[in-house]
Amino acid sequence: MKYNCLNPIAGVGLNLFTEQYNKTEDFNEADIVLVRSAAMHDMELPDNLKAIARAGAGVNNIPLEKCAEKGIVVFNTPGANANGVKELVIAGLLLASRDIVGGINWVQTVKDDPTVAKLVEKGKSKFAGKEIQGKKLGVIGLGAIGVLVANAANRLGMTVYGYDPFISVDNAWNLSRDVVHVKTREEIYAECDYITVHTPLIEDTDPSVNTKEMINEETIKQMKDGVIILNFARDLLVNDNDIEVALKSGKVAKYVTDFPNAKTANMENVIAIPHLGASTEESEDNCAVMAVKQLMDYMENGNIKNSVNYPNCDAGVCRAAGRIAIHHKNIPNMLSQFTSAFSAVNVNISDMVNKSRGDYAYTVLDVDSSNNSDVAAKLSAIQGVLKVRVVK
Ligand SMILES: NC(=O)C1=CN([C@@H]2O[C@H](COP(=O)(O)OP(=O)(O)OC[C@H]3O[C@@H](n4cnc5c(N)ncnc54)[C@H](O)[C@@H]3O)[C@@H](O)[C@H]2O)C=CC1
Ligand SMILES: O=C(O)CCC(=O)C(=O)O
Repeated sequence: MKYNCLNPIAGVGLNLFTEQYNKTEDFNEADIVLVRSAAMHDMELPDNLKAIARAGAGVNNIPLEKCAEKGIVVFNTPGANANGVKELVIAGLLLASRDIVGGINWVQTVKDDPTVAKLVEKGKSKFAGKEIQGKKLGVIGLGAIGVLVANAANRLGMTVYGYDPFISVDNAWNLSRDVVHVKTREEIYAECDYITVHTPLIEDTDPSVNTKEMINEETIKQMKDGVIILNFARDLLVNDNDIEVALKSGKVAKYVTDFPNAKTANMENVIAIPHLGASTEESEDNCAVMAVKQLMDYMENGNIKNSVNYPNCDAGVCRAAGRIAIHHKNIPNMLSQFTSAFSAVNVNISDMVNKSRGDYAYTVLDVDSSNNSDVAAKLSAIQGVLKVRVVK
C-alpha cells in the first residue's frame, strides 16, 4: 500500500506505518493520502485512492462530496490539536489587550542606547493596556477548541458566554458550568467585550447553519463599541471589507486573525498570526498519530472512525475467511442485491455491518470464502455501488 503526504506530517505518526506501507511522492499512485492545509478542490482524484486523512480539524480544503461519490473516505482528527489552538487564543486575548508587540518592537529600536533601562521606564506608558479579568468573552462554537477556550478564559477571571446550537453531549459535559449558555449569537454580540469564533467554515442558505462571513457589517453593528474579535477558525468567517471599515471607525478595536490574507495583513489594528494555532510539536504529533491509526484500521480492517463524509463503522478485526467493504448510495434494495450476489455463488455471509450517513452508506460483509474477486466485480456493477474493496 502506498501513502502520499501533501504536507509535512510528524514522523511519530508516519513511523507507525508497518512495512506493508510505502511512501510515494506521486499523489496519483497513492492508495491513501495525508494532508494538512493543502488545497485539494482542484485536484484530480485517482481511481486507486481509497482514503484521505486530514491531520487536523478543518476539512474545507477537501472536496468531501466528490470524495464520497468516488468511495474515498475522508477522515479528520477531532480534538487532536485543540489544546495548541486554545493556548494561542489565550495569547491572542492578551496580545489584543496589551500592546506587547508594539512594546517589544520599540525596545528593539532603543536597545543600543546605553540609557535603555531609563528609556524603557519613561516610554512604557505608550504601550499600556487593559486586563482581561472581569471582561466578557463570547465563544461562538463550543467544539473541541471552543470548550477549552471557554474554560481557560473562565479560569482567568473572564465572564464567558458560549453559543453552539449543535453542541455534542461530550462537549456539553466538558464545559464549565460557569460558562453562560446563550441561545442566540445576538446575545453574544450585545454583551461581550471580546468575541472568538470556533466553528467550521460552512456555506449554507440556512442562516443558523451558515458560518461564512458571520462577522459582517450587520453583526458588527450589534456589538459593543471597541469590541475585540478573534478568529482562529477560518478567514472566510469574517467579511474583510466590513471589518476594515469597523477597524477604521474604532467600532472594532482589534482583530486578531490566524489567517492573514492580502487585505487583512495590511490593515491597522489587525494582529496577524501566520496560521500557527496547531503548529506545536504536541498538536502535530497528536494529529499525525491519530490520522495514521485511522488510515491503518481502514486499510487493514475496513473500519471507519472519525470520517467526515462516510458513516463510522466498526466491524472489528476479520475472523472470517474474507471481508468485502462496499461504499454505496443510501437507497432501497442494496443489501438484498449484495446478499444475492453471494448466495448465487453459494458463499455464506457470516457477519454484516451496514451504516449510513445522509446520501451515502457503507456495508462490510464477512464471508466464508477467501476468493471473492469475481463477486466483488459483480457487486461493483450494481447501480448505486460506488466502490468495492476486498479487505481480506
Ligand atoms: N488555527 C488553527 O490552526 C486551527 C483552526 N481550526 C479551525 O477551528 C474550527 C473548530 O475546530 P474544533 O473545535 O476542533 O472543531 P469541532 O468540530 O470540535 O467544533 C466545531 C463546533 O462548532 C459548532 N458549530 C457548527 N456550526 C455552528 C454554528 N453555525 N454556530 C455555532 N456553532 C456551530 C459545532 O457544533 C461544533 O461544536 C475547525 O473547523 C477549523 O476550521 C481547527 C484547528 C486548528
Ligand atoms: O495543520 C495545520 O497546521 C492547520 C490546522 C488547522 O487549521 C485545522 O486543524 O483545521
